[in-house]
Amino acid sequence: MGRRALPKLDPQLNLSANFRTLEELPQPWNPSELFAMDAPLEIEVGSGKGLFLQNAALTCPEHNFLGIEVAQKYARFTAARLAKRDLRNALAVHGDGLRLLREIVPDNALSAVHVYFPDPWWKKRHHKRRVLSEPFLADVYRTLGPQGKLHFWTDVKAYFDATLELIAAHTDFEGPLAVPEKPPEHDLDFRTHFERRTRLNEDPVYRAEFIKE
Ligand SMILES: C[S@@+](CC[C@H](N)C(=O)[O-])C[C@H]1O[C@@H](n2cnc3c(N)ncnc32)[C@H](O)[C@@H]1O
Repeated sequence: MGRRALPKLDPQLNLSANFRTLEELPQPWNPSELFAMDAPLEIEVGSGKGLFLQNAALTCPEHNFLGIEVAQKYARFTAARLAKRDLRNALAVHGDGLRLLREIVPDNALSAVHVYFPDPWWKKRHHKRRVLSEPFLADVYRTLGPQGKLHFWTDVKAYFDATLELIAAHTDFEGPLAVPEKPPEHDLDFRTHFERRTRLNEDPVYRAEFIKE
């Protein structure tokens, strides 16, 4: 992200309940080792500074949330904001979200996958670096349980349209279902930091939700 420097983390903060690397995740997969309670699991790929994880964990305490982020400093920053609030149903993981789904998460294990404002990789020759590719979407479909949801938001219309075409051509998802925009009730009442930035700039946000039948 082209972004401001992050504030320094409090070295006294204990991140042990809220931070793992991809390599530290249990194999074979066992989320009971990661969270305080067994609950439906939602994964966010590219969790950035963790606003979604924080808000989701607070407003939906009956679910567990795992955010995976390839930039270590963002993953640790997210873990710190979760630890400060003592959120035991949310975990920040440092690593590649594509590998997490491809190599670690088994079939039908998730209740939702969230991808918000993925890096657009504008040049055509770089499109293969996009997170939302055909193999990743196949893994999303495979790892979601029945009625599991994929949430995808972006500010890049061309990426949005191309992804909707991929989903229609290569998966059996029901959708896209429309997602209404809601007015924020306070300064951090946005799905993610990138949604906040886009909305404050008065640029459009494209949102879609898909359900595995
Ligand atoms: C444009 S930012 C959006 C962050 C956040 N979702 C938001 O909306 O504020 C995209 C994020 O995805 C992360 N990312 C890119 N590829 C990834 C991957 N394969 N696995 C995990 N994170 C990834 C980047 O490091 C970056 O933090």
